[in-house]
Amino acid sequence: MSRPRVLVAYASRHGSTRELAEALARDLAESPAGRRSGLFAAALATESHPDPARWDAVVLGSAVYAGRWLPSAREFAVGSAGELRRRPVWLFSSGPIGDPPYPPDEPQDAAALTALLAPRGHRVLPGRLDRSLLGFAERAVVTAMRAPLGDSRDWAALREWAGEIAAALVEGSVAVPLGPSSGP
Ligand SMILES: Cc1cc2nc3c(=O)[nH]c(=O)nc-3n(C[C@H](O)[C@H](O)[C@H](O)COP(=O)(O)O)c2cc1C
Repeated sequence: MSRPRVLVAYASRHGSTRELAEALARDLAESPAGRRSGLFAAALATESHPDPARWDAVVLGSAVYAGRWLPSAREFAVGSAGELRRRPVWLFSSGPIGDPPYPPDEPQDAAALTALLAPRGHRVLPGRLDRSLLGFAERAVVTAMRAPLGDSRDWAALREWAGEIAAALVEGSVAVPLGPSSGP
């Protein structure tokens, strides 16, 4: 795929997943395959209802709260499933903190979203839990669960993943599904 246009669609409550999505968009364009091909990527909030039909590939991710993706990301996935299934899609869930990562479980939505969108991959990316950004109820939950605090985001691993996605798109190692009107 030459000059691929990649949408990084994200849902974030306290900004950490937005920063991951913005870094991913930059890393996609600046990766070796991205530079070679003139890849263009942009990070847009799912709340702004981006149109996947305008993009060659989509990376879709959400912060995870109480085991679930945020509603706007789930609504985007379901509402745009038809368009998303016609192009290469990768998913990420951002949440766990610390080493070993807490919580260790896959988000509840991962299996259903994988079945719905047939993504090329799903990554669980470490997140950030900053007490000063949380509301009263969130603080109570975090305290009750004795959740670890801090910024566990792994920017080097993110860059590496971006390189893999860009290479897969540019070098065609990803099989792009054919639409109903394609074919001989
Ligand atoms: C009340 C609350 C519940 C959370 N539940 C989960 C969870 O079930 N699984 C998880 O991986 N992370 C959980 N987290 C951690 C967040 O997903 C993490 O802080 C994430 O980086 C926040 O992203 P955001 O800043 O984009 O909203 C929870 C955080 C809070 C405050």
